[in-house]
Amino acid sequence: MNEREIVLQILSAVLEEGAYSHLLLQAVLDKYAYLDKRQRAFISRLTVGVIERKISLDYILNHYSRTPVKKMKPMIRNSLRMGLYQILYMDAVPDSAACNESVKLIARRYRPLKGFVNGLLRNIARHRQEALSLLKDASPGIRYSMPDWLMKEWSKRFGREGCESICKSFLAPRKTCIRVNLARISVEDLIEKLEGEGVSVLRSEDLDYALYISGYDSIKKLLSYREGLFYVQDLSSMLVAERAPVRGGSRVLDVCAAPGGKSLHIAEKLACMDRSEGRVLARDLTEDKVARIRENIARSQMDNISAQVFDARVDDAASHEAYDIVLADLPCSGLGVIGRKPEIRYRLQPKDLSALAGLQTQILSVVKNYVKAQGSLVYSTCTISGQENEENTERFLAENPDFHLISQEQILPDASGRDGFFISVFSRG
Ligand SMILES: C[S@@+](CC[C@H](N)C(=O)[O-])C[C@H]1O[C@@H](n2cnc3c(N)ncnc32)[C@H](O)[C@@H]1O
Repeated sequence: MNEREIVLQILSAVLEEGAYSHLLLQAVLDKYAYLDKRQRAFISRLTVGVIERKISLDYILNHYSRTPVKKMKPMIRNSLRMGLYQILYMDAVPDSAACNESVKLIARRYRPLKGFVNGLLRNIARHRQEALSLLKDASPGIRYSMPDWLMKEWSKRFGREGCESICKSFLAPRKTCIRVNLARISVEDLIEKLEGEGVSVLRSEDLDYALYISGYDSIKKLLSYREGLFYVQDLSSMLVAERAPVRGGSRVLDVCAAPGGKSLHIAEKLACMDRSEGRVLARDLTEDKVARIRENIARSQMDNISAQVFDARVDDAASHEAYDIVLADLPCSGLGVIGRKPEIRYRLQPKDLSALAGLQTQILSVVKNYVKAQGSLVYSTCTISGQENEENTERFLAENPDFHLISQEQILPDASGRDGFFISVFSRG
């Protein structure tokens, strides 16, 4: 398979069958490990680019085609989207190559449609500037490839400018952010090791143990990764463990922990403290999810953390008032991480936000019981919806007078490529 055939397969699975692009891309790049760095970068860029610009691309295609995109066969529309993305956004690909390769993609199955695909793409390539102006004059939802209901929701909540800057941030290039495992290595030593492995490293200005890395082929091939000396984690997500009042000896329960980023972060913090008897119990719903936590624990070589299958909706009487910190990093709509999971914007419907807010309320009402007197409950999501964040926080406080709010912050996705996150910290008693 060549690179474009791989992209077409991923796009069909994501845009037509509901698969997740980040998981599929990772699986494909692992499977075709022989591809070189340039080919891997091309596959990632074209896949993510088409998904994140789908509404904009369809708008242009609909303008120039007599057959609406919706009525096209999935393979035809996805090949056209790929060709158009290369014409509009990938300067290094000549227009003729973008057109020819899209035609080749469909030739075996839809020979009679070769002329249609070729003619449409070549026509748009000839009118590239006109097509870009059409987009410039289109509504913000079309320009930023964002469904109208989300644009309305965000304009109401963050104002028109706030909404546009959120949309822009999702299209900004993303850097890989890692958290140094301070229980195992110092920041300086890890930088030296990574640079020795040919990786470029930039220090974050916000957190001294957060680094941005680039120039590597595959993270999993790096020795420092395999040795568990760092964990790939967004800067906003690192703030959850920063806000949790972790002290030497703390007993911590993470009720929705897979794949284990925040649990491990807290375990590493505990290990760096004077008293070493602090422990983390990381739970999640299924065996598969817990297996992922265990893999990460094993790689990190931390021995103050264990993992267990447990449904957070079910009351666990043995855990009542047993923990200094309960972390509830709950399933959410994920609107803050659209920059990394671009298809989220097309999957969600307004009713999903209320359903998720209901699930979060339900889980909080169970897991609050595990907090000791004077202990803390940390509630976090990777979303920017008011229902799931501030409204849930308010409801929790109204229903649980024995808890009070220590802090609450809505972190918005920004131009540096940071995810959107929400964190509120409650104290009991
Ligand atoms: C936002 S993710 C957690 C991310 C994790 N805290 C980290 O930092 O790596 C939410 C997790 O909740 C889990 N989950 C969903 N419903 C659950 C339930 N009823 N009980 C326990 N875990 C659940 C999902 O499997 C998912 O892994």
